[in-house]
Amino acid sequence: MTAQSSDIAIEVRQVAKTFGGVREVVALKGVDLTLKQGEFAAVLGASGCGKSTLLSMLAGFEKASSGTMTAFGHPIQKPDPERAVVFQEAALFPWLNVWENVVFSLKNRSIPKARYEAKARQLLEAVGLGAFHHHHPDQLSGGMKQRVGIARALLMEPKVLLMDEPFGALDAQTRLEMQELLLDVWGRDRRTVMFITHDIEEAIFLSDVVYVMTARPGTMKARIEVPLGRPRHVDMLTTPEFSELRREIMALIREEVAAARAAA
Ligand SMILES: Nc1ncnc2c1ncn2[C@@H]1O[C@H](COP(=O)(O)OP(=O)(O)OP(=O)(O)O)[C@@H](O)[C@H]1O
Repeated sequence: MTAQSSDIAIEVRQVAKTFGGVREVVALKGVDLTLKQGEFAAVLGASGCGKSTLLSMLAGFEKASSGTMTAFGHPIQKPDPERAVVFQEAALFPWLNVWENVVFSLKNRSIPKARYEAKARQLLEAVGLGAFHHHHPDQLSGGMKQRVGIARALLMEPKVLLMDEPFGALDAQTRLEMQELLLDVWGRDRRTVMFITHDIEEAIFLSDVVYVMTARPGTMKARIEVPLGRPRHVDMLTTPEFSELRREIMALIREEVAAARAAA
């Protein structure tokens, strides 16, 4: 089924990215990607295939060398609050407490407190940090810092959340908790999400659709719809359906890792 243009959040057409320098690097070539509004899409691919480069271009931090990228029908040319980014490290200000970190951007833009206070409280509650407003980052675990980062991004009410391996630095148990928390928070208003990860299970568990990239120069190798219902439960990780999908995606990625090794 093709999406109506009004349903489309992000559209990437034939995008290429070459980094100049002493040795030119063709990071991406002929990338096509469509994210429908409210869709949760994961992007998987071998290390160095250009996942972060793609996300960075969608955030407006980097320009494409060729091709087009649009968000809600308009060209992506620079960062915009409609597209929030969550990185592997939450990059919190160490001298500010949790509350101050979460509201920093809005306060900085002189937005009156009355406009965001209730929402900020609700988000901190939703990410399990209702009792930690006055804690400073050095008093928080890695998972708690990431929750602050997620609350901070969502407070901007972005239409699109761009997440670059947000749970990559967390231990397995915390990671699973964060995945469930993200699904819970996402399920409340279903913003469009692009989620980069190296973890096949994480990609399947969270997403409506999984994109698998080729080795560098990265392009889309496969688009796989995840046939699991929502809400998702950890029990789904052990179903035959889940295992079959994991096997299929693992085989696609292995081909690309082998191609990358051969090219090196
Ligand atoms: N600013 C830059 N200048 C030059 N080359 C770059 C730059 N940023 C990325 N690259 C190169 O582009 C390629 C893609 O990098 P990118 O970080 O997007 O890959 P990735 O798929 O996110 O990797 P990983 O999974 O290891 O994080 C790599 O070869 C990288 O070295």
